Amino acid sequence: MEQARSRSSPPLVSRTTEIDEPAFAAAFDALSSPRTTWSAPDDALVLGGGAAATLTASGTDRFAAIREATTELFEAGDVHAGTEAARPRVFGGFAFHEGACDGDPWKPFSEARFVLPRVQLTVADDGGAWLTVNAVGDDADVSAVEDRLAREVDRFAALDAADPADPPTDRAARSPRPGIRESRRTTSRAAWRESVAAAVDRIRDGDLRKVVLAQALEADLAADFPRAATLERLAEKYPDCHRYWFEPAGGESAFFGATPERLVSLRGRTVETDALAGTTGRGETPAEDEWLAQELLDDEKNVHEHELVAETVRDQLEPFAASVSAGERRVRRLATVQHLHTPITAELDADRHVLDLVEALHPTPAVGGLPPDRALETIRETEPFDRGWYAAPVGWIDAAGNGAFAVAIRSAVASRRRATLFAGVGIVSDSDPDREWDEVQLKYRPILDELEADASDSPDR
Ligand SMILES: C=C(O[C@@H]1C=C(C(=O)O)C=C[C@H]1O)C(=O)O
Repeated sequence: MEQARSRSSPPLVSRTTEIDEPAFAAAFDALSSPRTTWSAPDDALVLGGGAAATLTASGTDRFAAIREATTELFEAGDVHAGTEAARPRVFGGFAFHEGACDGDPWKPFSEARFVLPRVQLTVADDGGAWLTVNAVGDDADVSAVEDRLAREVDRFAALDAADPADPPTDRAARSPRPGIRESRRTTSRAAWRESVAAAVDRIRDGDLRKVVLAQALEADLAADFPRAATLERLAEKYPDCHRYWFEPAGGESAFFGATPERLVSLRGRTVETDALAGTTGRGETPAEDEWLAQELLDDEKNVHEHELVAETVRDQLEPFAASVSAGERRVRRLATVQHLHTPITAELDADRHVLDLVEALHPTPAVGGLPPDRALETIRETEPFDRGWYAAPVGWIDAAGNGAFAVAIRSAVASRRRATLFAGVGIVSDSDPDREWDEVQLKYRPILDELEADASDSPDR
């Protein structure tokens, strides 16, 4: 019994060494499932393979359960990380709400699932690559971990090296997009008009202030989904976004995307977050882009929709904070859309775990609505599909309880020959169903562009 108890807080052994940077696709393919990739603007890229530890939870207390499990996991460690970015971190995410993973394609996903990679490649944003081997519990033997690291170093040395003369776009271009054989929408235009009209009625009746309604699009692919090439193309096209890839156990499918929306990052007592809501398209010319951006900044409906998010995020941080400050509202321009964006920072009044903030903030009215309970009820009643991890928090946690989480939008679940894409829009009192429909199609673009054989042929453009 004593032994069983000591095993429940197992030691963690982690060893890292610097290596020559391998090519992304070669490293991705060399790692075993479950694979994780995580990359944030101006931060290191992490590729994880296998699981030294897997933490899962479900239900409304899933945030608290993961917080406790990470605290226990990181309690005792023998860690030589070499570089801060290679320190042990668990990577994963949460379901949008409890029960959101009950249907397809979410069944292999858990309502909360975090992995400490068994093997991790860390590539610093200013160059330099590190290989890490982690072990927990019975495997956590220092000399066994060091031997394993030496073997992994040999294995990675044999991979194609990263080649700055062969940029990712050129490499990815040699792996064509799969093409879509057939696609199905969860929501017809008629059903959408009805749902938006019903939501607008509830808002005008004073029952709701805002609700974010989403759709899903299921696409049968004409060829195998090119996993690494897709991630490389997203990295090239969306360098300012958080890019992520999470495989559930089994590795037959993965949830991935490139999101412009940070939920929260915590380092020490410093919190950074974004209010991101209010959307317009991109222009054909720089002048048209500017015109659209200005129109967005001046548009009452979009500003109202945005301010509900910014105010709520500030209010939700208040109870934890010694100070909260919001930057100036501005336009965030992405490859496919433009958004209203307000950066928000806070200093906490006490030490906190990042999951305390994740739990307090999720779902923000950028992906849920206001009041939160009524919005959630409307979402559940209206949407004919499961959100799973779509629009939910994904990110990492370290031993100090620091972490960074993004809102998992501009995302899809992909298996070998199928992808399910998700996109939503904020509905307020003066929302027009057809304009909101068009906005949903725009928000599919980041992922759809990587699936269609020739993106310019798309009827939805
Ligand atoms: C819900 C999504 O996006 C969110 C909704 C936005 C809006 O309604 O303007 C803008 C950015 C995101 O906060 C999505 O992309 O699926």
